Amino acid sequence: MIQINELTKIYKLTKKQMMEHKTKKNMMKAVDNISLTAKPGEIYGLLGPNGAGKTTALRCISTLLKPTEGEIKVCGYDTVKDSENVRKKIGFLTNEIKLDPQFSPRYMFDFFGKLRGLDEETIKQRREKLFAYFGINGFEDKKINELSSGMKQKASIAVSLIHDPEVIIFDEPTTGLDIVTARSVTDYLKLMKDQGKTVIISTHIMTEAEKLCDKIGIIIKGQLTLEGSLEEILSETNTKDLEDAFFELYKQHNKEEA
Ligand SMILES: Nc1ncnc2c1ncn2[C@@H]1O[C@H](COP(=O)(O)OP(=O)(O)OP(=O)(O)O)[C@@H](O)[C@H]1O
Repeated sequence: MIQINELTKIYKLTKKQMMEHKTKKNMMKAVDNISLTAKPGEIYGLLGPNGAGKTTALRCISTLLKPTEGEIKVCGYDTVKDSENVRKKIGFLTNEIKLDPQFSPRYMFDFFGKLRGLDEETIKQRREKLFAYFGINGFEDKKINELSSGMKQKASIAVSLIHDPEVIIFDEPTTGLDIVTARSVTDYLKLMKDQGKTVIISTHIMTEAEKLCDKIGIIIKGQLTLEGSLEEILSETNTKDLEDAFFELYKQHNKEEA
């Protein structure tokens, strides 16, 4: 279970970042007072355009960033006060954390298994299962920098799932993957959901959110503008698909801001 209560994250901007953002303010509110709950046996999708705040929210859940305001609980543990217990519960995938190019998927997997305190037999069993599922067998001893980007992503996913986590936090897990590989990832997430795990992902792929997510939260400029099942979102926005719903909300949001 993930419970986010009035989460706000403000970044302090450097002069260079102020220029990039074309702003005179040295603060950037990346996440603005978001509350949401993702339950066991549910896939929650955070959907939003570039820079909406999805990665920031997921990094706060995973204890990588501290909220500026608000609190987050993962399996009942506070991400600030009880971050160690949170880290034990989660499998976290984010795009800018890369596997070391010099090592092989097997080496990385075993290394992170030991770091997680798993015994050798458990590591071996998990490795065989996950490498077989994601088609990493045959590539397990190649250097990471010799692998295709899809294979790298699959290796990162396998490593993040090494300890069979109760809560899965995946930032854009299928970005850059071909449809076959992307399907193996989304099918695995469904499998995890069926096992009662809590899954939260970020995506800007509308069809992925439509097909995969039990609940969708649409985030625009740091704010959770609408949340619900696909049916609820379509009915609320009076639209026929998620793309139309998204544009409707985007238009409304920009009108309100103007
Ligand atoms: N470390 C940082 N310092 C300053 N600003 C940041 C930092 N990280 C992110 N931002 C800014 O915060 C806002 C939200 O970024 P974030 O990466 O959370 O969005 P996102 O929805 O994940 O976008 P994308 O889909 O492009 O990955 C953006 O305006 C971004 O430029």
